[in-house]
Amino acid sequence: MRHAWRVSDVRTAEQALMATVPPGALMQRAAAGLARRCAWLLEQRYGRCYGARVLLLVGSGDNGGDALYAGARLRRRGASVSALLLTPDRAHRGGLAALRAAGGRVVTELPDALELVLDGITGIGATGGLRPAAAQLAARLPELRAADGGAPPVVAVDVPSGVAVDTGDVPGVALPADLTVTFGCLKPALVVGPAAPLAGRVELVDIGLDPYLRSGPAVSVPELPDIAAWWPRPGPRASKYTRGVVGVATGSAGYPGAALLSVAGALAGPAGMVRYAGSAASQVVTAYPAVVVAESVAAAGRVQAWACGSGLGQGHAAAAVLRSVLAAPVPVVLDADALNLLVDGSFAGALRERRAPLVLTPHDGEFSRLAGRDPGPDRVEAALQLAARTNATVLLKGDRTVVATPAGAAYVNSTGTPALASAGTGDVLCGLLGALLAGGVPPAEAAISAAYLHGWAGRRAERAGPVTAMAVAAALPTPDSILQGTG
Ligand SMILES: NC(=O)C1=CN([C@@H]2O[C@H](COP(=O)(O)OP(=O)(O)OC[C@H]3O[C@@H](n4cnc5c(N)ncnc54)[C@H](O)[C@@H]3O)[C@@H](O)[C@H]2O)[C@@H](O)CC1
Repeated sequence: MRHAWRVSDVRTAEQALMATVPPGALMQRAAAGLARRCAWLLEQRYGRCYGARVLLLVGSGDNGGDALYAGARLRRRGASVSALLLTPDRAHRGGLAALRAAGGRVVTELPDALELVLDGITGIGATGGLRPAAAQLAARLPELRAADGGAPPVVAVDVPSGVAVDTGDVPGVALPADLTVTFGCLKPALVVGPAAPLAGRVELVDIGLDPYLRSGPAVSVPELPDIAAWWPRPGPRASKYTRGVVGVATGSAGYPGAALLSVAGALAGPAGMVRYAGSAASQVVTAYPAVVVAESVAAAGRVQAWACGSGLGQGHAAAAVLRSVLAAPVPVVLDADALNLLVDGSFAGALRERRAPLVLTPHDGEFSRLAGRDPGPDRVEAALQLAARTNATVLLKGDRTVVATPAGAAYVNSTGTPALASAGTGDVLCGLLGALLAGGVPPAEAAISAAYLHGWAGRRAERAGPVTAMAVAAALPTPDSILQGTG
């Protein structure tokens, strides 16, 4: 699991660490790691660092200082390094002196040809998007050509300039990077929100900060070994009942497809049995003979968790289904129409009386209706607030899906793809999540595991052509199969 910390926590930790090392040592650690990765990138792309033309974009803070010191190191490795200072009178003095001493130059114009750009305009001290001079430079970077005829890669120093570091919002113009070399720890903008894809590949340079990061992380990013560790594995005495039975209450006469999709998702999970309850029972059992079907939730028999909502409709019948599901003393995941049914408050009593875990899986529109406001620029905070208000685990869908718990923990999924923004994929997610809950996985772990595998399946389906929800369901792997390379 990787973790990201907010700026105030990073600064507190940096101050504590700085008190234990000689002045300037941290910046040298950062610059050394940055220069090493830039040299590696130049060697990978052009076969050599020697002679490569490197441009430093230098802002007024320590982020620019990192770029200048790294530039000095690259110059000593034989690169031709020039620095464009956005505010020349405020550029980092020590860094500038080091660059000049190593034989680097200051330029006032963007060169025509370059092999590498280092973005040291702003780091964690940024406020707002790029200011006009930097924004104009950023707009001209795609015109540049490297020796091999391609566009020179951009390496962001710590974070891409122009992003809101704590939230992952992009409030104005930002400079996209191919690689971000970040120092000490991840920051939220590298993993969540529209900023995350602008970071490109993210590499962490250890500057010794870990022991000083004493607060909890702003957001955690589970990785495949975490998902694998949470995935239930049947023991030798397992039966379909001990593995868990998931109930699926989705679909309606108008939307029988939603039932098929959520059942397909549930079948890909770790539960021992899938029961379907609803009006699409005959379609479901025809498509999936292993599913045990019933006409209603009451007639479905025992289940260990319910997945409810996709394609349910919003009339009286749908409300009755939701009421039965909420009355069951087992974990429940609610999606789509079930979320919309919650909006008018008529289920407030049923929700208050529940003791078993509840997971809500809204997209932005459903979130807005439930929370009474858009998720806004801070998606992690928005999800946490809704989780606290509803006492439910909230899975806020997006390119980087966020999972927030009522206890205040937040996770972000790293496998998502915009290709999953297609009809019916959420139904598949809901079924899979229900099966994980039925298998005994706690709500936050179940939600983030489902998001991870769903994102992974979306990417896999994408490689085969336009993404359909059924293709996503068919591509759902188990974590072990991904780890073994057979997923
Ligand atoms: N504090 C530490 O111990 C370390 C800090 N390091 C570096 O220091 C950086 C933080 O340095 P600073 O606190 O000086 O902050 P920044 O380097 O992010 O710069 C802040 C400056 O940029 C200007 N600025 C703010 N928003 C802007 C915008 N939108 N457009 C243009 N200019 C803008 C402000 O006038 C301010 O002077 C980190 O990101 C990292 O790169 C590293 O050297 C590692 C150690």
